[in-house]
Amino acid sequence: MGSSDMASQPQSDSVKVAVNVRPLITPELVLGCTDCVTVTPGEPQVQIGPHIFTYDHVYGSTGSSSSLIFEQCVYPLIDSLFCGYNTTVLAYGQTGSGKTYTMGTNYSGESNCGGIIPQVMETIFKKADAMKGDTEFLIRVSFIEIFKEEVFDLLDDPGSVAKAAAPARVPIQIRETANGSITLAGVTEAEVKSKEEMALHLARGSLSRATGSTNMNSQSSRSHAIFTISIEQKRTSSSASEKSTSNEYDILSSKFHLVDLAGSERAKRTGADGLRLKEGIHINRGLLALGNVISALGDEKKRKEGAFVPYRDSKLTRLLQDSLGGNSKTVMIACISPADSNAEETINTLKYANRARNIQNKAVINRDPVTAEMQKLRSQLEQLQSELLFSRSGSAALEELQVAAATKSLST
Ligand SMILES: Nc1ncnc2c1ncn2[C@@H]1O[C@H](COP(=O)(O)OP(=O)(O)OP(=O)(O)O)[C@@H](O)[C@H]1O
Repeated sequence: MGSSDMASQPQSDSVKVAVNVRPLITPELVLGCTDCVTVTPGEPQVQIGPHIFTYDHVYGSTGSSSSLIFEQCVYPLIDSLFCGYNTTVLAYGQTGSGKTYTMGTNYSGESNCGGIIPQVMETIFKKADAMKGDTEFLIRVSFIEIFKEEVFDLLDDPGSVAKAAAPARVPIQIRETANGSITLAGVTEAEVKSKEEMALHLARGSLSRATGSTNMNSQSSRSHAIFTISIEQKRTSSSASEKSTSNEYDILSSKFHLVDLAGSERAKRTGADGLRLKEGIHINRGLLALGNVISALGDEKKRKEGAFVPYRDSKLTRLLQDSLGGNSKTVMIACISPADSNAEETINTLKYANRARNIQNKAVINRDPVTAEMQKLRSQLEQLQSELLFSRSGSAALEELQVAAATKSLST
């Protein structure tokens, strides 16, 4: 999505991929499913049948505890966010594999469910508080869903009108700016001053998100959801030592996209018909487009040949253009079920996740274009001043030498 003018050199960074294996859940146990996924002890490696895959991290089962996902995968992204980089966490996997659970998208604010989003919110406000002595912050959130190939604003509240009586929602248009960044026309960007306020927007948006019951998940997300936290930071310190640093007028604008995708599904297994079936077709179409983008970006041969990346094939891939192969530091969390009945889908998820590790992003610090220009002019001015000083001291030294030589010749 949108990025400001870029003043610094891009950092080439591969997409980090973690796998989260959830435990067998009651419906699977009732059906007598067995665990078919093995995690190699002490290694970020997953084995399923004859297939072995290696990732940056593996959580759950006999891998690291899932409670470490935040600390190891997400906390470093928050550090980058405060340095001015765009960041993304993307949860991917088949329906019922634990994406919403892992992301904490359904966090209601009552208790900390340990999901990623609640911890991100808490950490951002802790960090901003610690820096408020010399930095001003403007923090905003937006929350959108892609439902049946249309983008909807989940924070565009129709008021107290009951859902059934509410007017039909109007989709948001995707726009591309002159520098190629993607924006959403008229999306609500709510300013928030506390973690609680932010959590309220998340809870309100989650309630509006399209969910439905299928045979595979009683609370299945029927849309792709993107919760975005935007941070604008401006240094306010006026102490003499700070004044001399070149960053004193910096305004950094960075975005954290937290993406909870709808899961891939098979109509036969979800038992979907009618509306649910149509939703499932749209979900799978968006995920297929995402798979093609990952494939084009993650296949080294295709990348070297400069293969076309089909971002425009779906709204999902257009909105994730920066997160995959663009201006963002990105972590993908592939969620899998260990049940033998899901083995085929699990192998598919693991294959995609493995390919995503080869994606190279180009993250840059996002500076406000005016301040970035000002900073460039200031450093040019400083360079010219030092050149001028140097040439002055050079001619003064020459004069001194001439005087010294003249004095010497006079004295001999
Ligand atoms: N790590 C976990 N520990 C215990 N239960 C879990 C875990 N992860 C997921 N679950 C349970 O599994 C079920 C499905 O999880 P969830 O709704 O997060 O899946 P999903 O991938 O978001 O599915 P969909 O794509 O259909 O929305 C839920 O009942 C959830 O509570």
